[in-house]
Amino acid sequence: MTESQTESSQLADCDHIPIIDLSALDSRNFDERRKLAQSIYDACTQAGFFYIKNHGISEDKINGIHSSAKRFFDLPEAQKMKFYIGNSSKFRGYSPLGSEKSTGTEDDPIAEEDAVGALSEAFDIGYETAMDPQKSKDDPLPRDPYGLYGDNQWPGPAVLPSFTETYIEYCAMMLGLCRKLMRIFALALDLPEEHFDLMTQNPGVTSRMMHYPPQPVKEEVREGLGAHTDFECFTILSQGSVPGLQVLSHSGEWILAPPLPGTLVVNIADCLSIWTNKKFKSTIHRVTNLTGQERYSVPFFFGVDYDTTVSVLPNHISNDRPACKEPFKAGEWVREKLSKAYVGYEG
Ligand SMILES: O=C(O)CCC(=O)C(=O)O
Ligand SMILES: [Fe+2]
Repeated sequence: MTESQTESSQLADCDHIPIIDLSALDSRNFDERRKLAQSIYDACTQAGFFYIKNHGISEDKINGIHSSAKRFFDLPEAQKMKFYIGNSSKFRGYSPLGSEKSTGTEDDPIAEEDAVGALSEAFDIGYETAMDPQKSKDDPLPRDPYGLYGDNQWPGPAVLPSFTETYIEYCAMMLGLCRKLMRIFALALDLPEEHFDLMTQNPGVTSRMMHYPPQPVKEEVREGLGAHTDFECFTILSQGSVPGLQVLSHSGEWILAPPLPGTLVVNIADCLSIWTNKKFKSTIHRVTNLTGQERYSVPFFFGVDYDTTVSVLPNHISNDRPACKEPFKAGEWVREKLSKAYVGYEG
């Protein structure tokens, strides 16, 4: 993939991924929050990716979600297929090994007949009020013309005791962290910190557990996940201890983003990039597991309420830089992207 084919807002403008200390995220001192926002602004406009440390999620909880992922993928295939994603009209559930095919990126699409099944299996869930610290679990979900909220296919306690509780608890912690990050992004964009608060009441959140087995044939490398950008506002990724994630740079090099102890990885996704008229990069990335070990990861994708209109911020529009896109509904965008991501299955 070369730069001439690919928009520069999808390519990292650096040769490494910065590490950002989030200690000031809860600071009462505005200047400290402002300073943090500035370093986040730099990372979002250069790499579109950054590691976070001192993020407040304990090592214990992170290890817990990774062992839950391993327990799920260790189930017999027939058992996992009871939660098959094809049973869901909302892209929730289990995708077996090789069933997800890369469609490439907008600027560099891969034809359906050329797409190769990825060397990974996944279990996907979406937002429900039980995972939202601001809601009680019986609160109703909002009106949803996009058909995306709810209907997770949880394996019950007879199949995997405590799995659902562990994943819901993990999502609750992530949701809290994401709402705080959204405030820092607002500050980074010279907006009031609470700018996005009313747009994240029932946020368009999805998460997935991923399993990337080792390469079955040494000489023949298969991608675990093809080159793509994420669709929502941003992603927080817990990638365990086995490397595999790569980020595409301007020079056409794939920058490695290996796991660093005590950190999570954040990357900007399409909606926030569009909001900023592509000033924030929604950077292309992929996964290839060359380690000979089993790799597990748990991305958490954070978006605004599906009914939110995403519209380029006026202070990012100028004569030289007209709006990159007409306003659109977040749910419409996410549904369209998801239905392309799962070739042969449109939800
Ligand atoms: O597994 C990883 O490291 C990244 C996964 C990812 O990019 C995705 O699921 O969108
Ligand atoms: Fe991704």
